[in-house]
Amino acid sequence: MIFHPSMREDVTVDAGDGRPARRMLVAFAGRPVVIRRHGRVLSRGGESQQAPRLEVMSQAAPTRVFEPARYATFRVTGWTFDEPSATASLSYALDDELRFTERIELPAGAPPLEPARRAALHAVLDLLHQVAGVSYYKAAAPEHVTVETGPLSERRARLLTDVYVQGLGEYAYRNGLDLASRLRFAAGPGAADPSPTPLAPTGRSLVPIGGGKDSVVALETMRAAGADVTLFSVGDPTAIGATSAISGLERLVARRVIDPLLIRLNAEGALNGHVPVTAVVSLIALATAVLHGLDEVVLANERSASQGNLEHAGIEVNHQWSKGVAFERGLRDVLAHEVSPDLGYFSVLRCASELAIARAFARLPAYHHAFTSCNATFRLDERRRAATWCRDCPKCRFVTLALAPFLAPADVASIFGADLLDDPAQTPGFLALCGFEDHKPFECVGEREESVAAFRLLAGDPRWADHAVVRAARERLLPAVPDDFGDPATVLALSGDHEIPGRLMAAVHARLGA
Ligand SMILES: CC(=O)N[C@H]1[C@@H](OP(=O)(O)OP(=O)(O)OC[C@H]2O[C@@H](n3ccc(=O)[nH]c3=O)[C@H](O)[C@@H]2O)O[C@H](CO)[C@@H](O)[C@@H]1O[C@H](C)C(=O)N[C@@H](C)C(=O)N[C@@H](CCC(=O)O)C(=O)O
Ligand SMILES: Nc1ncnc2c1ncn2[C@@H]1O[C@H](COP(=O)(O)OP(=O)(O)OP(=O)(O)O)[C@@H](O)[C@H]1O
Repeated sequence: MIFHPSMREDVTVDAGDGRPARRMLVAFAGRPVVIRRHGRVLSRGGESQQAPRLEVMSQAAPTRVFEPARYATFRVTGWTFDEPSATASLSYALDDELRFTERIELPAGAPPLEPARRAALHAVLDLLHQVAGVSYYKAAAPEHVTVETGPLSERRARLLTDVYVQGLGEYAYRNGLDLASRLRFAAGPGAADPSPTPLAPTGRSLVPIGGGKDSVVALETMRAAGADVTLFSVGDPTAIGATSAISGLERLVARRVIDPLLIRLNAEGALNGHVPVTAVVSLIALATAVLHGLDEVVLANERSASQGNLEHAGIEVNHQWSKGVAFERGLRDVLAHEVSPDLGYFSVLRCASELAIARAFARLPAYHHAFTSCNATFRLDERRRAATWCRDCPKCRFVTLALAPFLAPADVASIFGADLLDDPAQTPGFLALCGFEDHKPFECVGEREESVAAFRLLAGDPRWADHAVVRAARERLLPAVPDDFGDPATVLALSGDHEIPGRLMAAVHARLGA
């Protein structure tokens, strides 16, 4: 049987004792099948590894096949907001044929909306509607895009074109598409900038929490600066709940329900791939801030997020594009001119490398056994969600590498449940983070310079120097790297290229400096 890339199907597997095990959703991504059971890889490439008798016993053929090329236009059709339930419905269509609705449930318990906040909220929801369309556009990537809710300003059209072209850069690369030369949101005709709404300040900051180390450092930086902080999350994965609980701060929780039709189309062969999810999360956070009366949304996006992975079809492909400074500035521009001059949006960690953030996180031991940065723990479908670090992905390796210079080996092993830096089988994966064999992995990992800097620190640290991966880096990697590449002092220094308000800079330097 030939599987279309991205196809997903139900399969039944033999658990190894002769009885069919529970049915599982398995991805056939043009690669060998990977079957996971209880978070452990049991079989690769159809050949069992850790469980010799595991085999695929039956496969349900898809009943329909989705043909992306059939669709000419992606339509951004309309949105509604139900105030009593604080629920937004965002609607889209592919031609006249397929209709999607995504539901966003904003946190309950907001005070009654007065007219200025209602106007600003509607302006944010309008932008959220346009941005969140990327998930549905990507199913077919048609030639044309139309926004049916009103003409776009030049500024807005530019931001949306960037969100779809740059934000879908990795998706385009993986699917062999050239979006840059054909996908463009058109401005006007006759569009004037919508007038921004002044909002009375409340002195409150909303800090989104992703469950990883960065948002913990962001919230503690804001707290140290004396800010009145409320936390925020989309969904409630375990690590988000656990890190928030340790902070002792109140958290507002929004829910996002992707149209199930999209998930079904994925199984039938729709185009699929990474989306600029931080852009969507940011706009849900901004809508929450306006609804609940907060002044600003404070992200935890690092300097390294602006570095791309590779070049493709004339653009730099960056897995983390919507965490980068270009998106931050584009969104700030639209907010200031079209939503409200009083609604703040910035990353309080923008001046820092991942290595500097890891050093700051190492000094916050209360959170060490609550956070998780491994993406496998954040899947929407709880049945496919890993319980904790998978210990075998670029993100698990990068976070290990970034924390290790600032912690003892036993402390690192107790966080991850294993000493990955002493496992020779992990050596290629760790060296790949330095980017000398291939491009930087498509994950939220730091700059190549940061990984080299971490290896330089570990190679000179007697606690770590003889660990298998560090030894390999000392013998094979570091001699081949120019002396001035990955200098730890340079990598750890804070940069001036950021949008952090001056009132926070003393706290930023205190937490992220040496
Ligand atoms: C958790 C994760 O890493 N998911 C990526 C994975 O998706 P997967 O199919 O394994 O699971 P789900 O996330 O549950 O998604 C199911 C399907 O739903 C569609 N979908 C999901 C979210 C969305 O916003 N739009 C959607 O259309 C999609 O069709 C899914 O198949 O692989 C996907 C393909 O590469 C990735 O796109 C999934 O990434 C999520 C959107 C996600 O939330 N990822 C963050 C953990 C993440 O990668 N954050 C970045 C920030 C990058 C940025 O620019 O914002 C980072 O940490 O680097
Ligand atoms: N589900 C979510 N709800 C709210 N904010 C989120 C969510 N997921 C990510 N974010 C926010 O998006 C930004 C980028 O997420 P990212 O995953 O890099 O951060 P993190 O989880 O704190 O750190 P790490 O890089 O260690 O995983 C951060 O500001 C984070 O707080």
